[in-house]
Amino acid sequence: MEFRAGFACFVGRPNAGKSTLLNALVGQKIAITSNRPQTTRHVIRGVVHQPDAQVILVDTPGLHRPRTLLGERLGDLVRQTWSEVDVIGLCMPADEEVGRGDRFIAAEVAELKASVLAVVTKTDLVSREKLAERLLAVQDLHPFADIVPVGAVTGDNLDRLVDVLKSHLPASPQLYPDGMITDEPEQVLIAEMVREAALEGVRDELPHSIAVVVEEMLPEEGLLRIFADVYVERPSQKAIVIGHRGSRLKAVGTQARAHIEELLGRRVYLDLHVRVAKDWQRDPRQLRKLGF
Ligand SMILES: Nc1nc2c(ncn2[C@@H]2O[C@H](COP(=O)(O)OP(=O)(O)OP(=O)(O)O)[C@@H](O)[C@H]2O)c(=O)[nH]1
Repeated sequence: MEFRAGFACFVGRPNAGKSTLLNALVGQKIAITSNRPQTTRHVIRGVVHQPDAQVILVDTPGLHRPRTLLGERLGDLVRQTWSEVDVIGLCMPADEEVGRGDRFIAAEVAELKASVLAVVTKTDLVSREKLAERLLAVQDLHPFADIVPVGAVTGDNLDRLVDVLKSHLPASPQLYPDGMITDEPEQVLIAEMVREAALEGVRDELPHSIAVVVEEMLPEEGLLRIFADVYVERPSQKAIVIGHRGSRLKAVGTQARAHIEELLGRRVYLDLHVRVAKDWQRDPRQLRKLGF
């Protein structure tokens, strides 16, 4: 059988379930998820290895109308990613009406060279009847190359999705070594895990104000010492992140450390500092420093 390999990405409105799906397909926690829209900021690749194919998955931030410089940069990043992949899965949650946002994205991706599939996500949240209804609505939205319903949390139909993605990839030799699941630098993954922990339980606009940079990683006897800075935009936000007598920050550190230890397979000491970078989302110099 001819080996196939190539790039695939999932697009869709914020909260459509793209990161959860990517994690489920790759089988390891590499992209962070949260129940807040616009959590994803970095393009993260995961590789699905199969005997006859390699599907390289690229994660993109949710597309939305830019209100800040950060929003604009994210939009550019998404469009650049779209132009480089072989197949695009437009994710639409089964528990939400197909809407204008989906139509807008479908029209944009239709212009590209990639095959475009519809992926109806979160099937576990709806009845069979509702799902059938949604699939019909999706069919009317756009002439998709395929329509695949999946439940990333339950693992429902993921095999079928991989098969369909594979069928749209070009014949190609293996692009990544066996067993390698991501080429994202460790530092970025670690920063994302800290950010994920810091996002838990915060409200309103604060999620968008948090950025994390890993400043240093020092291997010591039996453990890895990691220094990371958590950036917020205002002193009031700093107080929220730190919590009463440091209680929130401590919980953030504990949760992040557990995930990082799982990722790296070694003991970790995590040193977190909260810093204020005034209005960093609107400041080009700060954005560059924070990796955008
Ligand atoms: N029940 C259920 N919930 C899901 C499923 N997939 C995702 N979710 C939930 O939906 C929410 C959004 O999922 P994400 O994977 O972060 O969505 P996203 O599209 O990557 O979001 P952005 O990063 O904002 O673009 C989270 O609370 C997930 O737990 C699913 O298959 N079933």
